[in-house]
Amino acid sequence: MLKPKNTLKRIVQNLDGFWDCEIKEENRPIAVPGSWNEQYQDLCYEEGPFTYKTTFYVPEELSQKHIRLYFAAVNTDCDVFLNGEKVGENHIGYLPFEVDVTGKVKPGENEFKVVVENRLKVGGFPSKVPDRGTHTVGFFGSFPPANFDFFPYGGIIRPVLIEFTDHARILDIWVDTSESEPEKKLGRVKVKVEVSEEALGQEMTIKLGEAEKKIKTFDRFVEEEFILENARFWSLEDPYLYPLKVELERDEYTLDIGIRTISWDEKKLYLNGKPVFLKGFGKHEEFPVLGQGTFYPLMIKDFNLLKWINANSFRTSHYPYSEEWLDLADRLGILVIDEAPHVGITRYHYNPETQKIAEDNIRRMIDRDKNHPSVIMWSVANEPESNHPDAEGFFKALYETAKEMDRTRPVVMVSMMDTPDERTRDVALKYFDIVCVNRYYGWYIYQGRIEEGLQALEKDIEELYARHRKPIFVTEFGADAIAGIHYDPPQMFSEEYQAELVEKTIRLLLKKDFVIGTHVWAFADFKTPQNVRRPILNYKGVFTRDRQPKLVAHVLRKLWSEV
Ligand SMILES: O=C(O)[C@H]1O[C@@H](Oc2ccc([N+](=O)[O-])cc2)[C@H](O)[C@@H](O)[C@@H]1O
Repeated sequence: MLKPKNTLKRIVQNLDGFWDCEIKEENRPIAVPGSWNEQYQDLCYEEGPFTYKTTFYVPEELSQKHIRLYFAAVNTDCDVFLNGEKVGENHIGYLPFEVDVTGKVKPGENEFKVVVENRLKVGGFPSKVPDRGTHTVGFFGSFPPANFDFFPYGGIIRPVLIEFTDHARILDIWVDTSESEPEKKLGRVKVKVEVSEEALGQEMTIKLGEAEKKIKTFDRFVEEEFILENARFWSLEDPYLYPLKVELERDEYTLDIGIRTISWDEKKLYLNGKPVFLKGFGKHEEFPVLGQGTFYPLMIKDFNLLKWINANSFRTSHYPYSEEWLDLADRLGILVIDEAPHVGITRYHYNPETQKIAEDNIRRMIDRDKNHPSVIMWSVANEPESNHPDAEGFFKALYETAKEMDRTRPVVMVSMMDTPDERTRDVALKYFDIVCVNRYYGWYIYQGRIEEGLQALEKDIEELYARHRKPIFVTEFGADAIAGIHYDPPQMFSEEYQAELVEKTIRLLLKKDFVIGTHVWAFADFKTPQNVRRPILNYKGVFTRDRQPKLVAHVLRKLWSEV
């Protein structure tokens, strides 16, 4: 599925703005995109369902086109109605879905209604804390009872678009540059295009930079390869993008693509054949009042801070972010680990129905993000209960699903398990290409004892490598620090403690030639459910929630300028 896009031959309307919302028997204005939880104080903990309504207008000449409604993301369960008729539904947040409404749109005014509910469910998405213990300590008694450590915001969180195209149209585009040869500056760009039935027999033009190919569309799928000598590779230093344009007689789609290769062996990850060490963060797409609503200025701010601090990557913990994050990462040269909306997964998810849903989520994430050169890795989940015997088949299936969609990128699962404690033995980690682990030595364990924590971390990481013989990526570590709290000697929650723990952890891991990266948890402070560990926010941010640096930010900036 392609994101709606204005081109010479496509028209897109954006429905962002104030919609009417039926809330507690009242009609209130509500912002789209946005989360409802912080727009009205009395909705902070509401799960809905709420009925969102708006109208849109379609000129006569457009009403006969192929028309689709595109929701960039709705959290979480929703039913979509057009002029009183149910036209679609969706049951996962953070991923786009489309509703084909061709022939159902009237010239003139159309009534549009979306009923949205954001209910936490044990064994569902988003996941609720089970009544009985599983693996996530710390969340019991949390309110709302989310089985994860960020606020469960609800609503139409990303833009809603209507796209009008010709019936003879482009449905999807796949770009694969993995067989390029960077050392020879040889770019091999395979382009596959899917067109609608109505487009069969038409002439298609594919333009990549200066190169151009003309083909007759005898099949729904058209494949072409461009060979570029002296190609300009997409890299961190030079994130060069080539314009790709696909044209039919009455449709056109454009993409900016990057030529680059990703590979890995037992010890290293390579970008264009050269080892790359991942410096960066796990983060959240979250801000006061906006909740998880799309926020363009903050995206720019965060990328500017990533550059300022000399980071080269981030993980979209714990769900796919708005696609604009990836557009910016492509353009600015930041690497992205793209994570599925699978957080708080427990034994109650390990059944065939939920596995099907999870496989589908992975397909949908890869389908959306496959053409972004910045995306270098797929993560199928964060911190599942992966020491449970039933996790093995479940995650093996998710690994295979991702691989079926994309053989060119490593597929990972982020585990909190597989520590030296035998009870945490991970039954699924062995299937994945790179071993990703979250470790909180000096925080949740070895509290207040950084040096002893580091020794335990070293043992843990050595044993992990000995067991797996695969590159190790420490996807989370860190400490809470409340900006403005100082203490000497460093104490937990002081800026000094966070700075010392983060710096020493990175320095230790840099010495291990099988460690391919260290991501600090987290980029910025963020809101969580209420519980005794979280004074409103999780304070592990290197930046405050409003993006001001803590002491550790200056330390990282210097450290990362040297490695
Ligand atoms: O806790 C954190 O700050 C972060 O760590 C990870 O979750 C944990 C929660 C509890 C414990 N524990 O109690 O040991 C360990 C890890 C999550 O991936 C992340 O979403 C969260 O924000």
